[in-house]
Amino acid sequence: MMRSLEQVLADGVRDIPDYPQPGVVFKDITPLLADHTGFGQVVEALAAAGTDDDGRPVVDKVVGIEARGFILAAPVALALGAGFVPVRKKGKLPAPTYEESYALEYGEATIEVHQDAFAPGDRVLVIDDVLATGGTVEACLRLIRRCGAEVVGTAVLLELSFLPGRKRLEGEQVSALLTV
Ligand SMILES: O=P(O)(O)OC[C@H]1O[C@H](OP(=O)(O)OP(=O)(O)O)[C@H](O)[C@@H]1O
Ligand SMILES: Nc1ncnc2[nH]cnc12
Repeated sequence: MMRSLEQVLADGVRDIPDYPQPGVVFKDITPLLADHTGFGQVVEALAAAGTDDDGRPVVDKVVGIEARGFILAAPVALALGAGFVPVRKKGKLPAPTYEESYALEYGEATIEVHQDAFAPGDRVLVIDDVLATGGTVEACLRLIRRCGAEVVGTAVLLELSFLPGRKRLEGEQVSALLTV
């Protein structure tokens, strides 16, 4: 029998205390990724953020944020019949890029996108695994807009509600499959 999405997420996301540093509870999605029916259900649920009320795809590109975002965003792009665009950590993309820096729950980072990753006016769905402080998604939205593309929304597997991600992204369309 098919499990509910809620059950799939409960089965597949585990807490790793004090990783990568003391005081952080790391949400590990690797059990979910190893569960092929569950992974499929999650991809389908994330892809729904890129469709209209009749279930028709409304996006041209799906952005995945390195590294865990890639794993989810690539199958979502295929499910929506959209292109995939990688947003990568600084220094990994070969052609001219735009870059944005931001603070993380456990550090600091700079992300980049190719300047020619989007056609003008492309409609874009952003996918990531976890929304924590919101710094990563916020920087990613800035990158997409600098390229002249339109953000349709952001979908994440998991939102950490004890961190200010949603507040930081006020005014943006953000959906989460699970909020803890
Ligand atoms: O909402 P925020 O506070 O910005 O945090 C969320 C981000 O943090 C994690 O990425 P991380 O940089 O640890 O990289 P990884 O995917 O390469 O493991 C996670 O995958 C999100 O992208
Ligand atoms: N607590 C956490 N678990 C997994 N990924 C994260 N990204 C930022 N905070 C995280």
